[in-house]
Amino acid sequence: MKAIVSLNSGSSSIKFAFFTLDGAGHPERSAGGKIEKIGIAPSLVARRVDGTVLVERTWEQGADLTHAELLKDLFDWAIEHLEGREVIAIGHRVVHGGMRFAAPRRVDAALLTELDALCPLAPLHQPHNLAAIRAIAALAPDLPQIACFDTAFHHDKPEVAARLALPRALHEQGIRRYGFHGLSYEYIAGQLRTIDGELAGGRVIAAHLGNGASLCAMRDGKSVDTTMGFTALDGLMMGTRCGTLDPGVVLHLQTQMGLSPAGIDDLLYRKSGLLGVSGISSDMRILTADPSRQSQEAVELFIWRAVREFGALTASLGGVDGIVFTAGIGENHAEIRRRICERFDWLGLSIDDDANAANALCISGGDSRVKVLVIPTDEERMIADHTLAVLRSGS
Ligand SMILES: Nc1ncnc2c1ncn2[C@@H]1O[C@H](COP(=O)(O)OP(=O)(O)O)[C@@H](O)[C@H]1O
Ligand SMILES: CC(=O)OP(=O)(O)O
Ligand SMILES: [Mg+2]
Repeated sequence: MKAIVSLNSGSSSIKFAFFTLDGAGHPERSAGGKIEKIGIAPSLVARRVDGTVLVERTWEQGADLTHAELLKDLFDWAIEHLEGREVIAIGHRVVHGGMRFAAPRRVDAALLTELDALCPLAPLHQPHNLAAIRAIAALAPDLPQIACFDTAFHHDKPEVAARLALPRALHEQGIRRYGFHGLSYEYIAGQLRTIDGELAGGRVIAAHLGNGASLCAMRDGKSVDTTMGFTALDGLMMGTRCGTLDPGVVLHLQTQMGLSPAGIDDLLYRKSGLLGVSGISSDMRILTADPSRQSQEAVELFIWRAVREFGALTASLGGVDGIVFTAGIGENHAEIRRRICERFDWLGLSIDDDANAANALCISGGDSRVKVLVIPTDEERMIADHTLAVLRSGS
């Protein structure tokens, strides 16, 4: 039986899923899991689709292990687990595709070199995405690897949503708003078409609220605006990222406070957001459970910023018919959804508290003028679908 592996390598985690091709050639998920806390105390859990645990392990070397070393162990385990199945390709989430890559494509040396150049624009993700591709190429040089770009879904958004108010030449050089979480939004758009075709054809704001967080305004299932821009720093407040920031702050940090470019990069990507404001954690569950003033201020700021951006995208769309919550916070954190939605009663939006507490598919109240849905995202499934499509196209 043939199989495809999807890999989603992040700054501190590697998510993966195995898909086997059924009789009709459709990829069916057989198992999935993640290695998390890379660089601190890595641990691996993988489960079959029925939820039973396939493997659970930690590593004695702990914090010293690199992504590449962990991938090698994952690869060894996967070969055992997939015994009897022929892995025909590995698909990867690659966060930044830049100006040129608007569709998934097979990786070769020239593509890797071009993608290397985008690492400074996605320092938490791109280096790890590419390291995973290289680690696997070293282990299995003939195995096709397919890069699936997080920016691709937003590629055809209107020009006005792509332009920064900077001199024109910079736009031509690629300094423009790209948008991210595209694999997640593409999956949500597809799910919405089967769940509620009429809403899918309308004005929808999808909220990917995880460790990285963004909103996407969709009209008829296509991205027309999004909160992330040139990099995945823009827009909402995130776990450790600042979101939208007066560029004057960056100038001040550099010229008045003497921070180096690397120091500013570290501050904005790794030490800000929920972690920076609370001083306690980047994890929303921990903060909402902690009554300290710092934690509560961080949560309130996250909500206030999300509400502002929801308002902006509502205006961008000329109104909103539906909202979809997804990702770690969006799928699971009822309190955050409720506190965001409460601020939209002026839009005629209401939620059903019981449905919200149960993370139900539809959480809007019966009289709500805006439908509110909770749809679990599946970036790995999207990667598998794209990977198969690229293989079949022979490109
Ligand atoms: N069951 C849960 N209940 C509430 N919040 C959750 C739950 N699971 C995850 N989260 C929150 O989701 C965030 C991580 O989101 P996730 O999408 O897993 O991140 P990543 O971008 O790393 O994939 C954290 O803030 C975490 O607290
Ligand atoms: C683009 C981005 O922020 O991704 P993640 O949510 O995986 O950090
Ligand atoms: Mg994520």
